[in-house]
Amino acid sequence: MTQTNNNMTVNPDLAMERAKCNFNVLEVTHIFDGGERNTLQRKKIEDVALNSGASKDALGEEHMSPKEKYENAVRKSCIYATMMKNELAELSGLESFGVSSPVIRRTADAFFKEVSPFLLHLGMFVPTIMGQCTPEQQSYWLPRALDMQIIGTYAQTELGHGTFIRGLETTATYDPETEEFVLHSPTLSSYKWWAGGLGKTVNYCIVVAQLYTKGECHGTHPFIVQIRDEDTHVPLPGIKVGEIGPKMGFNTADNGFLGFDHYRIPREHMLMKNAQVLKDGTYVKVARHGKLTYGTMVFVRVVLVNEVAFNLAKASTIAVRYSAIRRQSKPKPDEVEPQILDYVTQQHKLFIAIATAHALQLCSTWLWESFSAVLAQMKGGNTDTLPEFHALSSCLKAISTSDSAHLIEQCRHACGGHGYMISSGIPNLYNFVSATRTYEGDYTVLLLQTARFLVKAYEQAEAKKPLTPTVSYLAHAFSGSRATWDNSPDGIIRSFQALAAGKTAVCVTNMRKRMRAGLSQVDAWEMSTIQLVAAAEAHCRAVIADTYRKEIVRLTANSSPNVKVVMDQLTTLYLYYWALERTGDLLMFTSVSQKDLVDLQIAYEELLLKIRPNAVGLVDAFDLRDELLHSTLGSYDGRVYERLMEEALKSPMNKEPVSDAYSKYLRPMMKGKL
Ligand SMILES: CCCCC/C=C\C/C=C\C/C=C\C/C=C\CCCC(=O)SCCNC(=O)CCNC(=O)[C@H](O)C(C)(C)COP(=O)(O)OP(=O)(O)OC[C@H]1O[C@@H](n2cnc3c(N)ncnc32)[C@H](O)[C@@H]1OP(=O)(O)O
Ligand SMILES: Cc1cc2nc3c(=O)[nH]c(=O)nc-3n(C[C@H](O)[C@H](O)[C@H](O)COP(=O)(O)OP(=O)(O)OC[C@H]3O[C@@H](n4cnc5c(N)ncnc54)[C@H](O)[C@@H]3O)c2cc1C
Repeated sequence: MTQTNNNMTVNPDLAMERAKCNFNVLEVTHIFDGGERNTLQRKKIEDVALNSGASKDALGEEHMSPKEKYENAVRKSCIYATMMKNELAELSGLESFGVSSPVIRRTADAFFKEVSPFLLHLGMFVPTIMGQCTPEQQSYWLPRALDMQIIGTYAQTELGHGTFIRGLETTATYDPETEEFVLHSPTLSSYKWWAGGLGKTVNYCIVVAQLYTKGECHGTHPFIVQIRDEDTHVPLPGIKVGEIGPKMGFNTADNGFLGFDHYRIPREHMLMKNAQVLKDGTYVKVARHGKLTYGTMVFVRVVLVNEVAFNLAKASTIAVRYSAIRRQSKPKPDEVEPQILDYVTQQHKLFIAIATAHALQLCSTWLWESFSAVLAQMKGGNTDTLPEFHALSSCLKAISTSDSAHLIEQCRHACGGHGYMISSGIPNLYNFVSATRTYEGDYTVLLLQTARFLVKAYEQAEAKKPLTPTVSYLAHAFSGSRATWDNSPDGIIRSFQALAAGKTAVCVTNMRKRMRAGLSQVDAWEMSTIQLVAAAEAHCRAVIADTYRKEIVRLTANSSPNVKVVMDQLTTLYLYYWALERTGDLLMFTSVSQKDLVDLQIAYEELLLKIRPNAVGLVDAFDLRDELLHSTLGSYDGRVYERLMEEALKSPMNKEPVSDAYSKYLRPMMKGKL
């Protein structure tokens, strides 16, 4: 057992599931934590952060007014930030987790059912100071920010533009007389919109604005801007700031708007690592790559892959545990109602969610390592690997967030009516993750960035030039014959690559045809974007499948036999699932036959049955404490009905036997006196 809840009464069905699990759950936990040492350290962090009970609310967050919710979230953010500075500081330096420390994020999720108003401070303000400041600027701002003496956010998006950064309208005009920048919002659409924490919480922010000096525009650049008094928190003169109102989720994040009326900041407040404005107004470009000012976004895209894998792990834990205790229908009249987990359709909904959480977790670690390598090269002035990394992080961000949101919703479907309750935990997970598909680069927009890279790589392959590693498979696109289908895991991965190569080839052919017919390059590209998005998606699926498989083989090399078997079953399930989702494409681009696909469907169904006895063990291996799940349906002990009733009784609606609405409206209406 991975949890320490020794004396609890566990639902007998869940207890039975745990007894029949045939692999060592802890061994799998270690694999996904990056080793036993990390698991032990993570547990220590969780004990320190969660055992005091500080994460709990007296009244459920869902019963609070928006203002109460926000204030409660600030209260807990302050407790959490103080803990981070003190108790958690030393413990958080885990080896394989990198600076974003998902372990810290993990414990933070126990404090917030939605999100902390400090999320952008830690997620983007601090990383921008680290990535975009000169060493001198960093030594001034970073200690203050890390110590939470100042709280900041990242204000880039405006009412009129989010995707198209070059179209932002806020201006920062340099005045050499006073050595200041004048920030201004010339139109309504230039108002900053969306930044988390901006509405009420922060006193500083990174503002991305069009830089003008000596009458010339040099494009968007980041500035650090004080917007509220450090003592009174009152907005400073020249600043118009507020909160943007209720949203589908993120309701404790006080996302805000911000406008400037010729607001002056010192010259030194331009973040000058990649470009500088000298005292006399001369513009000096420092960076060797024009897009380095987009660095914080790239960082967060990398972090998000891990973030959504974690949230999908939560949803699948809730839905699988619930499916083990829930019994429904009577297909065999003489037998008791089966656990809904026994229905093959239910397994089809859920096991892909577990496998995807594994696949994305491993891809996120791999992506993080690639990112660290790119950063190390850039430190030495080499930006050659940046285009490939941008293409990779863009598509992985797009597909991981989109797949996770879809699968979390599927987990909700798998929980029937009870999954619709806020207390199930799933609606909050969905609301959070569905936003990740949009922010930090919309799904379609990012896949089109990857498609640009794929088309260029395809042209290089055509010219027999060398290819970078993630697209090296494109070299086989010119063999003239369809890829040979083979249902081994490696064979399926090769087929996914053939599919990505085939789709890219179709795009290139169609664009060329359109250009020959007279369309401009831009219009030919535009007309092909549906297929370009599909090609980038196929490329990303090939990358995820390949990475997942290779990483599992590597990480289980010394595992016990049963762990090897169950991990192999899950990776195979992932490959079969996506092959069956893409039968049309496989028929177009590989030699697969109808019979091969019928056989694959049968093999998939048999695999579901093999995984079934280990399903609860697999989600237990995520080792998610009840405090993190916030779920009546997914708690470790499976006391689902008791918890649902306990939560219902907490509703403020149940405080009074008769609602005031009776005497005010119902009674007069029923007595005909309205
Ligand atoms: C407690 C402690 C824990 C710490 C907490 C840690 C984590 C917390 C967890 C969660 C994460 C944190 C916060 C999450 C919460 C909310 C955050 C939301 C914040 C935001 O939501 S914040 C706004 C983000 N907003 C966007 O995300 C806008 C998207 N829009 C763009 O990003 C661009 O606008 C684009 C790319 C569409 C077009 O840009 P463009 O018009 O300038 O460029 P163009 O298309 O013309 O391309 C010219 C050439 O540049 C190359 N290129 C482009 N980008 C590049 C890059 N980045 N690197 C390298 N190359 C790049 C191209 O590939 C091409 O290359 P080539 O020419 O060779 O083909
Ligand atoms: C919860 C949340 C938190 C956020 N937090 C922050 C924050 O802290 N700071 C910040 O600066 N921003 C933040 N944002 C803003 C976010 O980054 C943007 O909303 C996001 O980048 C999408 O941009 P957009 O809203 O302009 O969408 P649009 O670009 O207007 O997208 C609308 C539609 O147009 C399509 N589209 C747009 N351009 C193209 C194209 N070139 N080709 C094909 N289709 C296209 C898109 O695919 C989409 O379907 C947040 C957003 C949300 C939802």
